[in-house]
Amino acid sequence: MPALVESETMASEDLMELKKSGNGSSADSHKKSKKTKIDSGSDSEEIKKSKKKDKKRKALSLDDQENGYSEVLEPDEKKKKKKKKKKKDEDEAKLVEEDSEEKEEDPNALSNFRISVPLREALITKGIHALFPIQAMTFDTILDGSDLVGRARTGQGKTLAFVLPILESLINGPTKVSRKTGYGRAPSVLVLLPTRELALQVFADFEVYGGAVGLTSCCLYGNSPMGQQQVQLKRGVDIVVGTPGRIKDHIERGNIDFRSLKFRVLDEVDEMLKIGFVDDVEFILGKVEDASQVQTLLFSATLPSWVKHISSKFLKPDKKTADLVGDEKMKASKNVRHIIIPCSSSARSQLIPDIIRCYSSGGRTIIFTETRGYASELAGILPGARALHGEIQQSQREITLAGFRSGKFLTLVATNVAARGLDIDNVQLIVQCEPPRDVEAYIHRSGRTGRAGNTGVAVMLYDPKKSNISKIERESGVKFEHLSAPQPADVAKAAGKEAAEAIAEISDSVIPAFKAAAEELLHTSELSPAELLAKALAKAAGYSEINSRSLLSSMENCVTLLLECGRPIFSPSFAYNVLRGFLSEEKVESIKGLTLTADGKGAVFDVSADDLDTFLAGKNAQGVSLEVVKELPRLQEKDQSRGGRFGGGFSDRRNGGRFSGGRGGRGGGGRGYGNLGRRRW
Ligand SMILES: Nc1ncnc2c1ncn2[C@@H]1O[C@H](COP(=O)(O)OP(=O)(O)OP(=O)(O)O)[C@@H](O)[C@H]1O
Repeated sequence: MPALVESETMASEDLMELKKSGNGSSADSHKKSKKTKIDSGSDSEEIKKSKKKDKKRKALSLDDQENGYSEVLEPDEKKKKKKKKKKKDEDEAKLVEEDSEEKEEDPNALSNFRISVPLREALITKGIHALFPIQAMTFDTILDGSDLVGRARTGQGKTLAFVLPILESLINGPTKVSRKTGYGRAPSVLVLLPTRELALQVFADFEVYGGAVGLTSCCLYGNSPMGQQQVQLKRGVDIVVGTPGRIKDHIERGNIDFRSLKFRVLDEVDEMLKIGFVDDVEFILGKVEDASQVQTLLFSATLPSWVKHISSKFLKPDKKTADLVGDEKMKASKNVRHIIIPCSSSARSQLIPDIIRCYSSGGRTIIFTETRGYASELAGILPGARALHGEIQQSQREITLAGFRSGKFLTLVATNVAARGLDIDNVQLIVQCEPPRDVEAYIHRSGRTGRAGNTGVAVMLYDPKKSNISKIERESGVKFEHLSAPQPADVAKAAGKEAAEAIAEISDSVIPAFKAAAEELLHTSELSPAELLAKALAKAAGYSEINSRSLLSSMENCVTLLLECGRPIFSPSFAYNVLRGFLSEEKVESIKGLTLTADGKGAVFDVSADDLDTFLAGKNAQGVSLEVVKELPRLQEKDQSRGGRFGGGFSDRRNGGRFSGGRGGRGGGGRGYGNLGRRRW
């Protein structure tokens, strides 16, 4: 779905300079693009036209094959071929021209930028007819030689924002003359990325678009054969994409020479400058002898202030900044529905399949876990899921990701190794098993859906007794939808619909074989035909019974109750004491997850469905109300338990006195080079 992006809170002075520095037409276009509609290329008319053109293009390239210039040609034939080639060139130019005309009213149309014909052709073939805002905003700046820091929300096309102007600069722009060519040439471009998967993805873009203009690339990342990479470097490449560890390794072995470097790019710059990468990054960037001859570009969807501070070390003083997020409150993707659902860790594996059924719209799902072990465990439990994390062999990681991209399986369970940058088609749902340590992780994980103008859903599970979600809410600017777990009956209804559709598709040839049994059932059962059919559908959908599920912990066969007693409930111990007034100690001990409500008037907790009657029988005690909750009320958060008005915490201790309290989130704002130790994805 196209989204309207309120433009562009670029640092104002830099923006002024940017506008001055661009060429006439595109400078104008920047002015016009204050409000820019993201055209994801999904408009059906556009697609139809582009397909028509694809056919023409194919015909043209077939002509080319027919030409077979290797044979010896008679003068007449030569003339004919020449004429044919001229016509083909004219036709090609016409195609691009047509595209330009169609789009000329769009200020971000490709034709409004200094993008050469072969590159434009390659973009159009990929369904790209206009630049996205971050691309339009930075194109001239990069092409004209400035260092730049770029920020735009996830899925807004930051990769092409550096790929396109770099390629243009190398083939037509300022770096063309001094660029090294020929066998054994040293690279002109270095792009550093935090994960191997991301390096491969960006490399793929350079292959497509660089390939279209005759530039070669290679991808250097760990746990892959060194020899092959060495050969590529020896032959000479224009663009090197890779992860810091392996690139450092090549430098130390004397395989890479940065004397001809024109561009260095740090994609996901905040991640690259955290502990665990920063030493290698500094080592690599330090290998560029004359940094004044090199353009440095930094991109990310998240730029904490400590990054801005440290990154200026690598950029020239007259660097530009293009920040499409700026001071806007909402830092995460605006195309994503951000949902939170309470769930205890033991209920996750039961709940997640239902969340997928309800929210994935039949598309792909990525589930994020905090640990590698849990990613593997969960992938083992969930039907049709595979795991992706740092302990899995690189070759297997690539197979897994390729299988997920191609639709061989639809659920990927990953650690943060998949949180950044990965661009996979039709990822409809992100599930985070618990709140991540820092807000950046939330923004990047949830940004694996809702990309390039599409929409998506991000569900985060949290344990009300342990998690502090308000910190993430505050820092990301996301207003979470507080929902409770999909109830088994709702999920079953959805499954029943699917089963009914599936039945309609079954061949009539099965009827004779099953008809006798069906008639027998109708005659012997006391149920109506519709009831019997309902049972058959349940069986087809894999249901033998439907259990209840608590709203609080999402545990099956549990029910959530709300306790109120006509006055504020200040602490869990107070709630337990009220319950002791009419229940045995054994029943009070059986309560799970008692949590105070945000309004301070009540407490919610789970009880076994079998005990429900016993609990409800006691509600007549003086002033006490106890009811089954249909919708979970807002709960007090862990933070507030520390001496807040309703203090008291969420410990399960039944006797009052010692409540856990918690010490706020685990993350805390990063300082210096960030706050995480060496990555263990
Ligand atoms: N101008 C464009 N028109 C249509 N689609 C585009 C355009 N530019 C990029 N895309 C597509 O948008 C998707 C997202 O792009 P990209 O991966 O570069 O986003 P990003 O901003 O780097 O996201 P993240 O912050 O998550 O890394 C890709 O599938 C890309 O092909």
